Amino acid sequence: MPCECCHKEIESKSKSESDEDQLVISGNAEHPANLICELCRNFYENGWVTGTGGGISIRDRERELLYLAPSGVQKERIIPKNIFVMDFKNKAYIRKPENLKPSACTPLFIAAYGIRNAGACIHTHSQSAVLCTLLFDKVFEISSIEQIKAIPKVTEPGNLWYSDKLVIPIIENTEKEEQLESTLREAIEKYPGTTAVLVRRHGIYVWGETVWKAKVYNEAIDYLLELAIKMRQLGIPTVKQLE
Ligand SMILES: CSCCC(=O)C(=O)COP(=O)(O)O
Ligand SMILES: [Zn+2]
Repeated sequence: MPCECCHKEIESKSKSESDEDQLVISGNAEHPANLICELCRNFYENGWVTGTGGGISIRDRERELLYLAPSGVQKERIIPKNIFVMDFKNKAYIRKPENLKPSACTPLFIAAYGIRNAGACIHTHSQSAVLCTLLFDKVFEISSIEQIKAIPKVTEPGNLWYSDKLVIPIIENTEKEEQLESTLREAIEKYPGTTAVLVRRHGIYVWGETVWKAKVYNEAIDYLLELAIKMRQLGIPTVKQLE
């Protein structure tokens, strides 16, 4: 709409806005901005990102960009225009939607990208993840369950075998999400075979080489966390003794 007093100013603002919008507006369903919205709805339906908790970031390896969900908003209602975009090399924001803050998980996502060369990182407040951090001490462990075969070995190609033991480190929670960065980095370094880190009384971070791998790992791990709670309730050890 034309402005009577400052017509030019409004024209130039809307131009720069539309340039920035091009980074996140796409008809391609596989565009990271569209995927973040789709996956946040999926995670919400699973009860993993309710009440604004949790989030996701996706890396565009070709364009060397990071896409990040905004902070403190209902994650299932995010639209592409709400997505932040960061230059992967210098970590400067090249798209900052007005009136929104980037996810407080950003330094943790960056740790997974930097240390593990991840292509996407997911953070959920899954109740199974939280409960497992109350049932296990330093690490979550489970073995001899078929679903373990969906989890990568990480230190070598291929996935774990049915009878392999899945080990996920547990770090202590902090008052602010971003304060988790140093202990998350330590856990990733200490457990080179892990593709996830649990946060006590808080949730879980899961990453993968691509967004789809991260999604599958997150689903498989959540299945195993939920199963482990039920096994404990029934008095069944989560790690099977080898015969
Ligand atoms: C009730 S959410 C508290 C903050 C949190 O743990 C979280 O995962 C949300 O982070 P974001 O900044 O991405 O909204
Ligand atoms: Zn959180």
